[in-house]
Amino acid sequence: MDLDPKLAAYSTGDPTSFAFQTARERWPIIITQAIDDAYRTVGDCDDGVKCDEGKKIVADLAELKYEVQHDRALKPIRDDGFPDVAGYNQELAQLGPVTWLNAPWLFTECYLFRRISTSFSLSTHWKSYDVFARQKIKTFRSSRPAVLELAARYKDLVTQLRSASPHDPEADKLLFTEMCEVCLWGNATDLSLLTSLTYEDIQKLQGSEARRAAEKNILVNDLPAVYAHLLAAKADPAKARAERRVDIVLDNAGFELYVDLILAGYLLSAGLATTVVLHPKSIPWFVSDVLPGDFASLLTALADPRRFYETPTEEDTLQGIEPEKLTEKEVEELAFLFSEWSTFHGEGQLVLRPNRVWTRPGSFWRLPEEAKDVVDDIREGELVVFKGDLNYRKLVGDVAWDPTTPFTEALGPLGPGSGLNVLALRTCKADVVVGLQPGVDEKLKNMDGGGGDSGARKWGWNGKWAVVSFSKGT
Ligand SMILES: O=P(O)(O)OC[C@@]1(O)O[C@H](CO)[C@@H](O)[C@@H]1O
Ligand SMILES: [Mg+2]
Ligand SMILES: [Mn+2]
Repeated sequence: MDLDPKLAAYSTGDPTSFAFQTARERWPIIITQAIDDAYRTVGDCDDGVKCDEGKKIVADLAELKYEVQHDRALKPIRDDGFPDVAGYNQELAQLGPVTWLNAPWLFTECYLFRRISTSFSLSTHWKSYDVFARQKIKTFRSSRPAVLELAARYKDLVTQLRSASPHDPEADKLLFTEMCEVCLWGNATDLSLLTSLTYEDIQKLQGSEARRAAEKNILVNDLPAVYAHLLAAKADPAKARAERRVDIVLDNAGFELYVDLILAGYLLSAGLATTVVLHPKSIPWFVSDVLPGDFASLLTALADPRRFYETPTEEDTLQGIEPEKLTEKEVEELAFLFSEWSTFHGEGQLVLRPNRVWTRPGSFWRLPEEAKDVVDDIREGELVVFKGDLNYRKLVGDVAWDPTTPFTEALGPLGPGSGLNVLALRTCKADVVVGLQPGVDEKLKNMDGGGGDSGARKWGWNGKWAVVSFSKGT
């Protein structure tokens, strides 16, 4: 099996690809935000050595930004002692001389974040510093209305699931669909894209009425097959006393991690899984992706919601905003979540399993050859859920497939026969898409701003449309 699909990879040099404006507009903004964050921390620090290191990091990031904006050649990544650098530098050597604004999108975007991480990993006092942490917490705080709405919903449904009242199979199926859609649309709140959205814009993306309206925006919806698959595993006598595991390869922190935990907690409470394994990243990644520390921060916020939501932030103080108080009911519902999730975690039913394989540059077609241990591990489960756009791009190889290509085909070695039951929950934020019915791509391109006959699949760039694609491994 080819290590990657042999089709044209999307390139930052292609004006019809989202890569083109991503490299020219969004990467410089992302690096500038990182510079601002590091500079602010330098300003606050009182340890001379740490300050000096911070100034060097700011200089590193400024040099990186200059390289990107002036289309310089990609340089080998400095060896920071982690084995994945060799892979990055081998692939860079194979690409030959390549510059930022004319390079394969998937490789170069991963290279960007892996390169940023060496400025910190090669330091003494900034090794575990997450330059995107401030933004993650800020977005989670801005998601307060949807966080509270979902906390109330979650407490009700778990209480109902636990009550002895007879279950209506249709209602159970609807609940599964609702929980998966909550988890899917949490991906729309994507920091790395939200370089310009306001607090109100973020909230509009997240409420339950937004989700109902978005139902028609799910272009592929394999949830019925996924539910049947999990229900069959639950009913299988051979699995009655065995572990039934669901893995979630995570995407973004903050609100998206919150909805991932809502899904995980629901699966465990409904008996559709006995264990949920979460796969976070090991380095700050694509601005908003989950690090193990983000899981701890989220639980800490839920453990003391009044402190998290009622303490004015620096911005609040500057604007003279006094955060609204939480009601007793809201505090109680958040406390319920905290108790549920920390108990699941404490009892080993909710497991965090970071691995550097998730921050490598290539498509997941490479996993069976390059990370057999990881594939063998996730094959243990009944289902492996891949969240978000970048994971989808890696699953199908970030290449210019015909959009009607079956998802099972685009998965290559992770498709049927791999033993992996793969579910992609993805809001579209890039060019690549597969599994569409004939005519859908053309219809969406012809909508206002859809890209028309320019060759650019613009409708796929803003997180408004989604695919929920399933492939059975057996
Ligand atoms: O994986 P996520 O968080 O849903 O999205 C990642 C992303 O923001 O980064 C890339 C463009 O910079 C695209 O894959 C996508 O827009
Ligand atoms: Mg995302
Ligand atoms: Mn992400």
